[in-house]
Amino acid sequence: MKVTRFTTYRVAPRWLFLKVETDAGITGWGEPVIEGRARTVEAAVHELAEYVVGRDPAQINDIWQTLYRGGFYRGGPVLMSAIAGIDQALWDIKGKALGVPVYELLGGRVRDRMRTYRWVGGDRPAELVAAIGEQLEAGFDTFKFNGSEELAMLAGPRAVDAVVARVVAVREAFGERVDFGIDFHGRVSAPMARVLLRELEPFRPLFVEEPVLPEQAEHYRRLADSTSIPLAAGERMYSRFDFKRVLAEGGLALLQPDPSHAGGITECHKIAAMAEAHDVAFAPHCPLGPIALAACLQLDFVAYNAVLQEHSIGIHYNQGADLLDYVVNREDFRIDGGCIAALPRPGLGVEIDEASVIAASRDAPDWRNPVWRHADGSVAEW
Ligand SMILES: O=C(O)C(=O)C[C@@H](O)[C@H](O)CO
Ligand SMILES: [Mg+2]
Repeated sequence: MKVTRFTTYRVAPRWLFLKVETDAGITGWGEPVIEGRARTVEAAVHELAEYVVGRDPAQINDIWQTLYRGGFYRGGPVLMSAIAGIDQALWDIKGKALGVPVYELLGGRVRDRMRTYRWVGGDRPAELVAAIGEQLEAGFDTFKFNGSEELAMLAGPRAVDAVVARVVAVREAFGERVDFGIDFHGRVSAPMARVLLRELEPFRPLFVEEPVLPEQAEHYRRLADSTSIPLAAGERMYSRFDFKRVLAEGGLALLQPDPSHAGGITECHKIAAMAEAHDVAFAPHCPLGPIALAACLQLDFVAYNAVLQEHSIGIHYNQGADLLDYVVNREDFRIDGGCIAALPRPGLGVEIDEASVIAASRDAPDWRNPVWRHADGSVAEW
């Protein structure tokens, strides 16, 4: 079998789909994207196509190593997201050619179902109690929300109290009936993270995510030593080599690589094993589309230390399309009691409605994350 063609589709809300065709008529799909830089990753995917078209798609490991090591400059969000989507599509092809889901190719399932969580509250966390109340009715009990709006490097008690008050309101409304992660989203400086972690400890969040910016990763250990709240990070790390440093340093309780940013299934499968060796949990980041989620789920069912799967149903970014809008086998993504079963179909387990993708690609928005500013006019971390 040989790879014959790469086709990319930018679609609402902010996703990039890659279709890889072969001379055997088997097609694989991937989701190579950096949110806000879809066109950049699209260009990288088509540059990397030169190394893949004409190759046997079954040679996933050698193609991955060629894509990674074939360029003198490597790593980082754009190239590793491009490699990720290509890798996902190659696994999709391999599974379809052999008639099995990818998790079977990786040794079979270690669990029957995977716990998931969903976003509430939006960019500037608001209406958390109402949003959680609605979702609790719908059978969800695990959530994530942003901890704060923009936050100054040195924020006083009023700003700290505003963060705590939202969490108090959730606990007062639902007690321990709900679990939640709090995403600091890189908006919090290291000194303020230490203050907030102390103030939030009594409310026992499941984890605090990106307690500081990934550029400040050396603080993870110090912050972990100051709190009992499990710390999580990983969406802005892009390979084993990024993750090996934070694992060696310690401090993270959960690694959250995104299989659409960190080199795909091939790379994230290795990262999950590295995490397990350090008694660190694996919780793939996935605010993206159905192909990205399908890739995550293939990993969740083979990684012993997989604990939580993010999905983007109803996420505040999904304006113009939601998670399953381009999916034929929507029933396979059913979430019962907050958990999802292994996707039964061969390959990644997602059947894409290409006609709807082509239609949506005709007027795809160029999504950009907001650029926030502090009261003094300086740029704020979003
Ligand atoms: O899902 C998460 O944990 C996030 O922090 C959302 C962020 O990744 C946005 O997708 C960036 O555009
Ligand atoms: Mg996050």
